Amino acid sequence: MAFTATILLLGAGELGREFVISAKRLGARVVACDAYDDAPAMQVADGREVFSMLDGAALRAAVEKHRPDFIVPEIEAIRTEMLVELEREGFNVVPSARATQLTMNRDRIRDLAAGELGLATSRYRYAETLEEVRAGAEHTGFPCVIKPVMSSSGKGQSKVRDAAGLEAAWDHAVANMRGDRRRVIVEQFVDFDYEITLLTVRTKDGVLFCPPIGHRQERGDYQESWQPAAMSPAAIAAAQDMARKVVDDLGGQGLFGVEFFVCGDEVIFSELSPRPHDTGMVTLVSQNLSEFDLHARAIMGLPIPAPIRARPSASAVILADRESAAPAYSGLAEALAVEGGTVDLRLFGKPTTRPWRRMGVALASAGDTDTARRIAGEAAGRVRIEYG
Ligand SMILES: Nc1ncnc2c1ncn2[C@@H]1O[C@H](COP(=O)(O)OP(=O)(O)OP(=O)(O)O)[C@@H](O)[C@H]1O
Ligand SMILES: NCC(=O)N[C@@H]1O[C@H](COP(=O)([O-])[O-])[C@@H](O)[C@H]1O
Ligand SMILES: [Mg+2]
Repeated sequence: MAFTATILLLGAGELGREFVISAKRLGARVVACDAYDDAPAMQVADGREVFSMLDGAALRAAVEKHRPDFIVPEIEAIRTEMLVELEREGFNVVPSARATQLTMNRDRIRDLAAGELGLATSRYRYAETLEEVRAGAEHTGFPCVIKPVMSSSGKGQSKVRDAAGLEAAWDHAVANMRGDRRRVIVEQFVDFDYEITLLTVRTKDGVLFCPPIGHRQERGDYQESWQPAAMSPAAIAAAQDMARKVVDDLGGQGLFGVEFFVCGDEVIFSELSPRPHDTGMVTLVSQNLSEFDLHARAIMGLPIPAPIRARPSASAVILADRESAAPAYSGLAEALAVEGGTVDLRLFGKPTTRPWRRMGVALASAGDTDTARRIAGEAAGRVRIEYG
């Protein structure tokens, strides 16, 4: 059978799973890779490879075996030096090997955004010892947020109220950092009114924006998101301007999730993902083309009709609370019976659970985002994980 493209997906979680579905609808063949078997995206892909993507040799072997038209990173923890090498040899890394390298390291993307591009960010310092953490906190003031430079979904992150809390925060960051760099960023805590993800699509013809997505985070991890987020025209324009600057600098084609904190009309850049964003799962019901469809189209150079619109919708996460193998689910009928709008579910099919692991999301569309948030939250709460 002839395929429109072969895609090697590096990371096979819930975001990858939806991307596989979008890409396959456009005729692509997708091979999903992750460090464990039966990952969510593998269950719907054409092929799978199980290896650690931090292992450069294994990564190269998978690329040489499948000779993909597109290498599509789905997680941050990848041996990105190998992606740079493969790109030099002519492979197409989405959106670009440089984008994956810079965004995997908080210090590198911060240096680019705040330093070279002059975007507004929180005050920050990097630190490699407890002494440097103390000096960093003196620069930022309290409260501050301490995060490993390499981590995602809030891992190793803490908010520190006073000097007495710095040592515990440093220890927590070191214990939960990914990779081998004992380095953290100490950031001024921004007491924002709200925070958003601005999904930004870089196509061969230019840059497009989705309506802003509001979200609420706990422990540095997303709990619920909604779209469109109410935002002043001045704040939207400022966010779009900053997002355009970063994605144009990073280059390539694809969808990016650009995160901002908003205080009145003041917009502060936080970080970005050069790939679909977890808070963007709401677009599965809010937009006619989801963030996964948009990523697939942008990568494959296919047209995207503008403007991209969203009907009021929300997502709410379904989290595990303990370790277990072979989880099962109940309460689906009750969840889908929540009234006030249209409710849907995505259960990711992850083979095991652990405390706080995201196992699914409830999605809802309604007359307004407040109602959508309420019913998505109610539906998520009705799904029960059976730990066996
Ligand atoms: N300086 C800050 N001031 C206030 N809140 C912050 C700050 N930094 C992070 N947060 C909160 O923690 C959340 C997670 O932070 P951040 O996005 O930097 O972490 P992450 O681990 O990269 O998460 P993800 O991979 O899910 O995007 C933010 O969305 C925000 O709610
Ligand atoms: N904030 C990044 C994010 O949401 N990434 C998503 O979570 C998966 C890992 O989940 P797991 O830790 O449960 O395996 C990733 O593969 C990706 O889909
Ligand atoms: Mg983030």
